[in-house]
Amino acid sequence: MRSQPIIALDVPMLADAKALVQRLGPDADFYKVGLELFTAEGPRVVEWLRGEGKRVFLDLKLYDIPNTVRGAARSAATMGASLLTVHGYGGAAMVDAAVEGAGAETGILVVTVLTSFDAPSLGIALGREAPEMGGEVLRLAQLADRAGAHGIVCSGHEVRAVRGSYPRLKPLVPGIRLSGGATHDQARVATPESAAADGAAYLVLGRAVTAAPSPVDVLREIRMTLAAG
Ligand SMILES: O=C(O)c1cc(=O)[nH]c(=O)n1[C@@H]1O[C@H](COP(=O)(O)O)[C@@H](O)[C@H]1O
Repeated sequence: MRSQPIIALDVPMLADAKALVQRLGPDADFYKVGLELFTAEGPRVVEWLRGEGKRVFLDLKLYDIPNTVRGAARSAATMGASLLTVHGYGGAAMVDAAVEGAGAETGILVVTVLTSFDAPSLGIALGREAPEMGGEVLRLAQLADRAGAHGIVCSGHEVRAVRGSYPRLKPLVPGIRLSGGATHDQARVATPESAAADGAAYLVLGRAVTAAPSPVDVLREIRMTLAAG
């Protein structure tokens, strides 16, 4: 199965998002709206993208009591988001509520371990010995599978194992970097080719594309490699 690229609109304002979307034109049809842009502009960003015929991944990484998350997932579905993230660390009842609230048209993606963590920093955040990263991601993937979620978010390092153990789940892989590219604040990165070969259903393309001198050229190059793979 081919990986679908999703462009991360990590920009402050709707005007910046519009400029990037217009720059990429028909080469990009799936966009991620995350915390920065959604906090500034709210649902009108999603409405504008939908009006342009684009699909929207609403990356809000929800983490709250089940009733609140159920309601937020319902709101995301009403807005027309195709995908919505919730944290696996919110637990089974919260993920179940998200899936229920999202309904049939909006896929819930369960965030396992953020790609900015390596094992030691995750151990410190959890207040216990550094967990084995692969095992921790699989534990959260199992929770996603049991809840009937659409997929999970993990790094390119774990995607093959997730595909092997939970073939129904669609993995979304952020932390995508071209070989030799700057990693910024990401600890677990992968190239588009390797993440796709290991079974990513979706690739989040952030700074590797959006901070390039010509985003459209980089995106076309990535699309070509994915099509050849
Ligand atoms: O859910 C996400 O999309 C996500 C999960 C994760 O574990 N790590 C991660 O980087 N992301 C998002 O993916 C994008 C990565 O951006 P770059 O680091 O610029 O490629 C950002 O918008 C993050 O919010």
